[in-house]
Amino acid sequence: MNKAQDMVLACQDLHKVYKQGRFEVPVLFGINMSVAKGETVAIVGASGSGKSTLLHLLGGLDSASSGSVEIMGRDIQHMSEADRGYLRNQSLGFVYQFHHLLPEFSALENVAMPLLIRRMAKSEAYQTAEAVLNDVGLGHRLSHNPGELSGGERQRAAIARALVTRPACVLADEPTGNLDRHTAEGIQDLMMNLNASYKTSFLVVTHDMNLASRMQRIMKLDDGVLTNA
Ligand SMILES: Nc1ncnc2c1ncn2[C@@H]1O[C@H](COP(=O)(O)OP(=O)(O)OP(=O)(O)O)[C@@H](O)[C@H]1O
Repeated sequence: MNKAQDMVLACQDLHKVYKQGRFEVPVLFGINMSVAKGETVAIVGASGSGKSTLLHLLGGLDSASSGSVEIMGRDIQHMSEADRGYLRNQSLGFVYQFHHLLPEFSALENVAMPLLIRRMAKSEAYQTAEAVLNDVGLGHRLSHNPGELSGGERQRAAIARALVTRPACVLADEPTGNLDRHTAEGIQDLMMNLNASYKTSFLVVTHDMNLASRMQRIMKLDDGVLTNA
């Protein structure tokens, strides 16, 4: 059994109820789970079962209705928004189905951005970004804007941007959802290699069973209830 301090993410008895006017939409019903340092975990489940909601709560992007979330062993429920944002920026990286790269900036500038926002010196930020872009196989596309990259290359750049701050855990929502099978397999290989070399944990929400099966552990959400798959 892993100790609490070995966990990058954990939640206890997590509930989420969305409010829609006079109506309540209950989505998560008492979720307990954790992700250990260096671990890779997939969450699968039918559309609408609450996967993205759970990922947002675990990433501190939204608040639970009840229950607790810990990022790097720290309970985020009672933190100020600023402290929560700081902890999130220090510890987590995010990858989405659509890359969300800024179209008017090059791959290098997009990947350096999180470091520049942290006030790293420009030359160091660009050097670090270039090294990570090399690691994801995009060393030859540094000056290309997102519109000048292929779908798979854009997703590689998005992964590089998530990893450039060396987060303990990357939370990925359908990272291969928008890619053909061959390109998706390249992204799967990349995530596995980065997990091995950076020791980054990955928590991946996906419908892609090929991707899920590459993770060390698969959990299934069924109408807001999580079980081991
Ligand atoms: N802001 C919101 N207000 C009200 N209901 C919401 C809101 N966001 C999500 N929901 C509802 O919560 C449920 C779970 O949504 P969620 O996006 O977490 O599912 P999902 O498993 O990620 O689905 P998919 O695989 O289709 O992306 C859905 O029924 C959705 O309609």
